[in-house]
Amino acid sequence: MKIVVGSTNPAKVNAVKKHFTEEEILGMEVGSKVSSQPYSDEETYEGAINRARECANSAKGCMGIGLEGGVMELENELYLCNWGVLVDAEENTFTASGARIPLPEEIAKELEKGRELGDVMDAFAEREGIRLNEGAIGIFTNNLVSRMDMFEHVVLLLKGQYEFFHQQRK
Ligand SMILES: O=P(O)(O)OP(=O)(O)OP(=O)(O)OC[C@H]1O[C@@H](n2cnc3c(O)ncnc32)[C@H](O)[C@@H]1O
Ligand SMILES: [Mg+2]
Repeated sequence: MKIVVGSTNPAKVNAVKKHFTEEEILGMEVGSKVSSQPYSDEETYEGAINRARECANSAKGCMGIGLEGGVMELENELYLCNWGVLVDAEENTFTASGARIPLPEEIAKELEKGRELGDVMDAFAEREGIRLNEGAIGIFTNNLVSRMDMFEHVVLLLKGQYEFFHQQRK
């Protein structure tokens, strides 16, 4: 089966490739149809579902996976939040969220001004492409958990639910 992932970001595409080794994986740029910096669980979830649906509809018989990163407010702190959605060839939909950690106040302040986390992180680390590599989660966990590790866990949660659902129907 072919799996279309709604992104070309290697932190996302490689997380899918690692856990769907039998399938053909294609990364494709699709619109999330939400803001480029989602600011709540709802908006981040919405972005993931929009990406997954568009991917699932892009070719006959394929499966779509949407992975979306964002932030959400809780108790006066801004947390990283991530959502994943898998839409299979029959349009069954599976959802999962990723691990979350609070962002340091100096980062949160920049986001409140309307900047995107990817850009803020590059400025903070004085390096380009943090979002394509270890991500904010990698930097703020001292590289113990990378952005790909986090998305891998989301992909496993999606894959496991998909397998359970299809096994139950046999
Ligand atoms: O190409 P796409 O798939 O859009 O990948 P992206 O890196 O832009 O990722 P998202 O759109 O899912 O994330 C929304 C925004 O949050 C940023 N972001 C989310 N998580 C991040 C992380 O761990 N490290 C750095 N930036 C992150 C990201 O760069 C965007 O500005
Ligand atoms: Mg993006």
